[in-house]
Amino acid sequence: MYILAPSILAADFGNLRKEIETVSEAGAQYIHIDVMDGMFVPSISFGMPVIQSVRSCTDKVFDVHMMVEEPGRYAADLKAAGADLLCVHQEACRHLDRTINQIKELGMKVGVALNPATPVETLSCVLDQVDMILLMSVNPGFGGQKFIPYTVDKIKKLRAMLNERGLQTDIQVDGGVGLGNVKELMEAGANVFVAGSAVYKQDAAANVKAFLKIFEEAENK
Ligand SMILES: O=C(CO)[C@@H](O)[C@H](O)COP(=O)(O)O
Repeated sequence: MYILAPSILAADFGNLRKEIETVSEAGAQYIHIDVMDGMFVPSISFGMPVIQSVRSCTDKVFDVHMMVEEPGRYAADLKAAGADLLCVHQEACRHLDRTINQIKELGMKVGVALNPATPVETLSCVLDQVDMILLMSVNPGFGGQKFIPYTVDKIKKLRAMLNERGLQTDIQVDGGVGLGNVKELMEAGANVFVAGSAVYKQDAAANVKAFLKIFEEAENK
């Protein structure tokens, strides 16, 4: 039920394959891959060639977060590079419905992401079409930022909207997530957790295991 998605934005890029293998072997279920275009967000990260070059080092879900204007332009190339789940920003898609369908038709799971200041109600029309909703809990573009507290109320509101419609859609939270606040986010209704700096500091395998222990305790309650 609960999923950890280590964000490789915080990994050592010089040892990317090893960094991914470490968190995979420790039990992380997803590998979170932040693609940035320098337009939708101020920074530029990496794209298809890098994703393709690390695809063979794990069979874990490649959870690709597109911080890119009009991400539908890259959907087919990302599928070819090895993306399993493609998450696009509501704010970056002029024709969100079309982009969602395009991703599904390519055979990938689809997520829609919202910036911290975008209300969850904006997804009302597409709630039943997506596999995951990603609530950004920092302004996207950089790792290592402080969690924005009002995100907790957004998680609660979104989970209530999904419950009202009988949907069990995943809610992913991304930004400033760590061992100190993950329980609160789980209680609010999120079930997929992106963690960059909280995983890739000191012992990444031990950090993954500490998250998974919290998940296991909650699942066995
Ligand atoms: O999407 C982003 C940043 O835009 C994230 O995925 C960060 O990589 C999360 O980093 P931490 O806040 O966990 O350090």
